[in-house]
Amino acid sequence: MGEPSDLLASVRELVDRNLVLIAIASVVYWVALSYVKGETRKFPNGMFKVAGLFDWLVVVHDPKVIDEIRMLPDTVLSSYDAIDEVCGTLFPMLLNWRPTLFSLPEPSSGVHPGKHISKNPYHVPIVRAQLTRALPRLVPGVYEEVVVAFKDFIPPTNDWSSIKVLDTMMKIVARASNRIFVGTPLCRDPDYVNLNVQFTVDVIKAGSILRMFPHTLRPIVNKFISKVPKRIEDGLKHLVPLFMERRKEREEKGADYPEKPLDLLSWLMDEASDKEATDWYLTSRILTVNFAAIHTSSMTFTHALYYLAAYPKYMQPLREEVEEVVKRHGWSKDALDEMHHLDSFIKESQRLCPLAILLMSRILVKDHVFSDGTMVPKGTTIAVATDTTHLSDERYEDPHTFDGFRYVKLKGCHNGPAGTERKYDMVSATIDSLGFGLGRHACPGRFFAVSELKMMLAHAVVTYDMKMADEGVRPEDVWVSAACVPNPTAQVLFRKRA
Ligand code: HEM
Repeated sequence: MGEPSDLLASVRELVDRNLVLIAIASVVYWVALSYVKGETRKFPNGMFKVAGLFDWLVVVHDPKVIDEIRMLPDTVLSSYDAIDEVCGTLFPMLLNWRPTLFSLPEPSSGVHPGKHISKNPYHVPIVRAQLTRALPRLVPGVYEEVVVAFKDFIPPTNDWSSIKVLDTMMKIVARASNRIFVGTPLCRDPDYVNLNVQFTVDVIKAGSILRMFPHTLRPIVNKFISKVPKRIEDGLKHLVPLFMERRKEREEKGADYPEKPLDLLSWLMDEASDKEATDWYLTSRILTVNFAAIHTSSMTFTHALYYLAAYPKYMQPLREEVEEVVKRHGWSKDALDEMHHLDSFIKESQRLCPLAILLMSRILVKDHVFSDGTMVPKGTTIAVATDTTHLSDERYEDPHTFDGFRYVKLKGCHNGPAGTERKYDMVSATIDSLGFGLGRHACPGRFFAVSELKMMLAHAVVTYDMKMADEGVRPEDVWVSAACVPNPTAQVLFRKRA
């Protein structure tokens, strides 16, 4: 018999290579998904439940009930319990951690490492308030990063080159986002970029497999499958030198020293106390914000780019808008705010291709009777089906057709009080646009995300000619469980703008 570590390594490899379990799960979810799509039509206003492997999911799609979810407090509907369950974060991050060379997590504060994110989500107000407020000052740096990253990954050449967009956009988004999370030079380190892209994949992979097992077996299964603790160790190697540098500056010059970097790490260090200020906790927090930011933004961007490369008629008006606005404002937040056609184009793509057909997962903390009379018991997971409002012909004319400038037209026809037309902006989370969720847990990073995506698309349209390798055909989306993934193998052709 081989060493236990050999056994562990071969089980990991088996799981990694492929994934009989994930295949089974995908089939089950695919069936469930088709069912969800069918049921939303069959029960236009009611809730219904679909079966997973080990639990049931209650799907909500009545706009009145969705609005109720928006308003219900966390004492009735828990978003964090749902995240813990869906991603299995508790188990991948907690139960398989090994001592590292760096600071060790100790569960003595009453909150286990792994649960510290959901029990103390102090990064959420930082992202929502500090990051959003700082955007006008952050945009020039992010723009610089976007330009350099595009040049590195898609060099503008005279001949057409074929690019696998989703993979490439993950790296560009990781660099642009980490420019304001941890700054240069770390945001450009290929190993750090790769780590952040992979961290999300590993959490989701481990979480998907764990969900197929009863709670009691999950810690054991997790020992064999999770790569998350290793990723956190890799994160520590990259981030600890930066933490030490920043701590030294703070000690020598005070917490608000004049040249203190304007980035997420500074804000986290300002707010974190006790254990949260130690290496392991800060590292897991930065990886968690990357988890929330990178795949979401790169999937959203790739969906939009596929529409643009397949429907070239949009290219010229977008170029004209970008060039006219940048001439007046430079590459600034003001300029991005005035790119209405670009905003509409990405929002329309998100309407048809949101991250998932089911968003806003919540677990009921207590029994609750919704306004439609349905009693949903404590412990049930509920989620909102986006397609009922996104594809409603009462809300949108010709809802199944991509109309890149739909929201510009809607703004033009709007005759409500001044300012209310802003509901058609991409950052607005409304019942008609659920892509960022709704209410108290609506994505706090959406203000940054929209600026980043607009910057990327604006830069792409003025720098490159683009077309689908298969001209005029938008590649089919791939459904993984409820997620709407832009085709991961499709190639877009790029060349320097003629
Ligand atoms: C286009 C890109 C993005 C999309 C489509 C997106 C979408 C979402 C959605 C659907 C939710 C859940 C909302 C709910 O349950 O009601 C969410 C939550 C969240 N997002 Fe985003 N997101 C994006 C980018 C970002 C970025 C760039 C950041 C960070 C800078 C971020 C940080 C977060 C955080 C921290 C949460 C949890 C909020 C909470 O628990 O209250 N997201 N996002």
